[in-house]
Amino acid sequence: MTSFSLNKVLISDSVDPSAIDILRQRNVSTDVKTGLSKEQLIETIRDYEALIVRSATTVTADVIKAAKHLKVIGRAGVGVDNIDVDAATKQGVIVINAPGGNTISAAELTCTMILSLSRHLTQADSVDPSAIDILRQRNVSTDVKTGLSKEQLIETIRDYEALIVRSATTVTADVIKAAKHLKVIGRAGVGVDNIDVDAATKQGVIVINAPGGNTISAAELTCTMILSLSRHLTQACASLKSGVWDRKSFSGNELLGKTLAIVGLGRIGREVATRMQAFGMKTIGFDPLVPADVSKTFDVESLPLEQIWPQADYITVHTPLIPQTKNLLNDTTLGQCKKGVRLINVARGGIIDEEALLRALQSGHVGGAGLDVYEEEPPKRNQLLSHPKVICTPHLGASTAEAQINVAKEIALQFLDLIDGKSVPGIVNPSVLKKQ
Ligand SMILES: O=C(O)[C@H](O)COP(=O)(O)O
Repeated sequence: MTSFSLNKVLISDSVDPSAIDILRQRNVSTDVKTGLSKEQLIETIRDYEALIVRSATTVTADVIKAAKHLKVIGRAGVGVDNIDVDAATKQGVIVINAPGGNTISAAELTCTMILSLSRHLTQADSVDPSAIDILRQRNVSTDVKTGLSKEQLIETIRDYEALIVRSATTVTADVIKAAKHLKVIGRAGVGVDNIDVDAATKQGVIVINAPGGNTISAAELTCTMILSLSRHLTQACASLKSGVWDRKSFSGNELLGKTLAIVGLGRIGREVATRMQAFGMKTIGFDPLVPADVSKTFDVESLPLEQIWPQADYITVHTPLIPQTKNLLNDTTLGQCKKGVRLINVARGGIIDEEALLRALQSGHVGGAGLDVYEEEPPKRNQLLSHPKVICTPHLGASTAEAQINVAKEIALQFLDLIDGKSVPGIVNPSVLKKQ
């Protein structure tokens, strides 16, 4: 292999400073001149022996011809379609690229796109028709009435023995009191915080949920958020759609080697862990109900919360909203986190204190947040949602075709099991059955 000396290198695109450091440490004089027009590049290149570019600089035959001293063109990246390699070859100029350096970033962005494309809104608060089919096949008369006001629900519910809801219908004590014939409320989903379970229990009404049906969808949306935060996907997309070609502002970080903290290691937390491990993330976590030897089986290192905060690059929460988890991420705990930490909440609004989050985003301590759920839904804190480092979706964790079929079937089949006197896995208030 021929060896040669290089005395003057021009870098004409924004290339990481580590290239300059390496060259300067070997006393190679290196200048950075970005944003040159073709004419300026032709003028500038005359004195240089080497040129380093990314894809923004087009190295045409004219440029190469003008570069009388040029020995090598280095492409800090893979594609050399912006370099006239034939012209370089004819002039004896070597062209080299960096074939492996951005493999992980490109692969991760592809996965981010795949995940982002998979998440569109299905119909809000409507339950998949498979539930109706299952019930009607057993001659259970089933009506669908969505979008009812509280008063309309109170009026309507009087005649019914069972009610199926998602999270948009709030089943208050008034509603339950009015429902004289009500025997069972089915939540086609997991969280029952929109149902007054105490009032239901007092009135002998069974509440059941569909604990497993939307696990994968919630986990996948969490992964979508993590990936989108790492690559500024939604912001870059909005910027380009507005007509701006800005590559600099949206440079991201690889997930490989970063630490993901998962607070809540139930069904969803575990699925998130195994998926993000595939990206080479280290997974740590906390769940008072999951012992360390159990979390080890899915490669999550169990740690106390005070050790989690300073280690995590990303924190995702997968707990219910209960007194112990309300405002778990607050001014104090956020203050213990690494600068630039990114937070994801696809679980329940209120686990992250929204005001504290906004303050931490404004100060730059928190580097980004992916939010699907809010203290109040629809959310009123527009300052938080409109913060440039926040990506947000309107409670879409379970809004996939698959999850909706799963939860609808899970609820309808549990209704049939109740009719048949069988036990059901999703019963939220088992004490009601004991009374009967
Ligand atoms: O608790 C749940 O199951 C999720 O938050 C999904 O709620 P949804 O059924 O209203 O989409």
